Amino acid sequence: MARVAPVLQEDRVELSAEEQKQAQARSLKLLRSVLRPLKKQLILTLVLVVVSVGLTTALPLLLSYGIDNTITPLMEGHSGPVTLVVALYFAAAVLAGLTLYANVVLTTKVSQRALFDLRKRMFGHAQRLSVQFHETYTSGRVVSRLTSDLETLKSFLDSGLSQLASTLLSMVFTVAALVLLDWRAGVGLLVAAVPIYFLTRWFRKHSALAYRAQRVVNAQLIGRFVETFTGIRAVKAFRYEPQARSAYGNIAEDFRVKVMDSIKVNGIFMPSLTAIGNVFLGTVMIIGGYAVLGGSMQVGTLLALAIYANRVFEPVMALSDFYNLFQSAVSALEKVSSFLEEEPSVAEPEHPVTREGKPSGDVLFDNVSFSYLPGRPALHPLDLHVPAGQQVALVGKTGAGKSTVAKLIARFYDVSSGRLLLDGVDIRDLSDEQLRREVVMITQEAFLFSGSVADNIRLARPSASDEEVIAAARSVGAHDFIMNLPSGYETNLAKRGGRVSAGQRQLISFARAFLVNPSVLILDEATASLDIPTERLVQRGLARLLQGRTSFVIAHRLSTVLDSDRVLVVSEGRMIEDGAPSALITAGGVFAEMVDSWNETMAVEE
Ligand SMILES: Nc1ncnc2c1ncn2[C@@H]1O[C@H](COP(=O)(O)OP(=O)(O)OP(=O)(O)O)[C@@H](O)[C@H]1O
Repeated sequence: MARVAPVLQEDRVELSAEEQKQAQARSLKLLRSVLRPLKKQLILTLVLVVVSVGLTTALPLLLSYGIDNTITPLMEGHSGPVTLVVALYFAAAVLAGLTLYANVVLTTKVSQRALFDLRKRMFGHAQRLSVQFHETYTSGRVVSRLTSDLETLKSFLDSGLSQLASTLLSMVFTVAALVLLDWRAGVGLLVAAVPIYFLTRWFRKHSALAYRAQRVVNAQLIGRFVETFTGIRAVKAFRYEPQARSAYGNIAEDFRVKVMDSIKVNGIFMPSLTAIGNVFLGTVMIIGGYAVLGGSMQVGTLLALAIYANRVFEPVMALSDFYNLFQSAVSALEKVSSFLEEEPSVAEPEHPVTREGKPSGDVLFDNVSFSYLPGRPALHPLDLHVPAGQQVALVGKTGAGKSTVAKLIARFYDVSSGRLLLDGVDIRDLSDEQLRREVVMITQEAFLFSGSVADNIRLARPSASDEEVIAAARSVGAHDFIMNLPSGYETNLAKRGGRVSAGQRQLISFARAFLVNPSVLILDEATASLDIPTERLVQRGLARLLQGRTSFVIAHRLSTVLDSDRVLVVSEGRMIEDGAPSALITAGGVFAEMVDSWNETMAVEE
């Protein structure tokens, strides 16, 4: 069977046997890789578990021995045996406590180390994945992977692993002690094991399904939450609150039902197990009581039997509890591992071409075509040569393919066929570092990160000096407004007073690009209209930024288009017109019509 793309499995509750196998193998591989460096500590925790459980199990035996064998000598005036047993009892109890403590501390250390590693790996990986991945995998799901799934793994690693070991061991030790004390208890256990076996099987099946369903809905819940609040402006602007609330409410209700389902499964399982345990304990007490009366068993032995009989089913309960945790951890691990296995669709070359000298910015589309989805071309075979330093305006209706051209040059996506050359080198052969130095894309949103204005300008060149940052800001005309901010370049953009306007954001992002000094610049011109002075400032900043570089501007303003050296009109994934703006206007084609309607709109606005 074909390998299922890992993250595509996420939303499904039931997987085929083959898919389950793949998911398990992936999860185990990840777990092993995370725990391998911690092998020594893990072995030590196991040793501690064995000691602590062994001692805890030995306590009732000591008690029974003390009652049956030291009271008579004590009545005869020999206090030695009883003192020895009591001393041993306390020593064992204290040691059991100490080893348990050491175990908890060590396990927590191990789990925190493992999570630290995993957290870093996931963040790094999320960044390594291509734009394509992030365009389809919502940010809410990434958040869910990095938060709730890791949290589940934390609980599992913190308590689950050593709990599993100690529970299993305590079961084995307790059963052994019971059988050792009285073989009939062993027979009773065998009888009780039959209903417990069926009950546990039933529980495992239903609880696994319920937990998987719960986690799927949980991810949807987080996803919806993040989506709503990432788009809070649109939500408010379009009074989408009621629908958003009801959509969130529906998922929350679904989540409640799924949680109830798993609680119901627990609700049947736990009491049934307790009932079986109580029947077993009662039987042991009746048979043991008669044996004591008949003189074939001593009181101390009966006491120890009762303690063990009371304890013997505890591990089954703990294991089932653990099973729930285990289930969540397994499904979290499946998701995390599938996320980590996702390969970037745009991969860095293994042997990047290194180029000497300053790149000039010559761009060549050599029979390039591209589709986002198979069979639905977004760009038909295109041959296009843009010589170094040329300023190109991309125009066309919405959905025509302008951004697609831009994203290909920035290598957010790889071409489906053909080649895209930058100064004669296929951009797939350039290292990411080199490509990002040579080609910069500025998007409409002009995203600013929390931190100071200077940090934001320095983003792509952290080593840039203050002078260089200021020079870049001056070049694009951002210096004056930055100096007017409360703390100038050190103003924190995440704090009050650090709020900047849309035009100012753009100027900061221009300065950021200026500092990188790329040979090719791609710009999705912002559509938001600014007030006239800011608009002029932005236009001037843009002109200075574009000077001497090859540029592709997805132009929304007529002035930008008319200032360009060349206009490319895109329509349904094809270049239908190509030429200097004046030539295209004279030729009277699609572009000429666009300019007419642009002029008309402006006339209306005026
Ligand atoms: N991530 C994607 N997955 C699938 N199809 C896509 C994706 N991005 C864009 N498309 C499709 O590719 C075609 C070209 O889109 P593109 O974004 O390049 O248009 P555009 O000319 O930039 O439009 P606009 O001016 O509205 O931004 C459209 O039909 C669009 O639906």
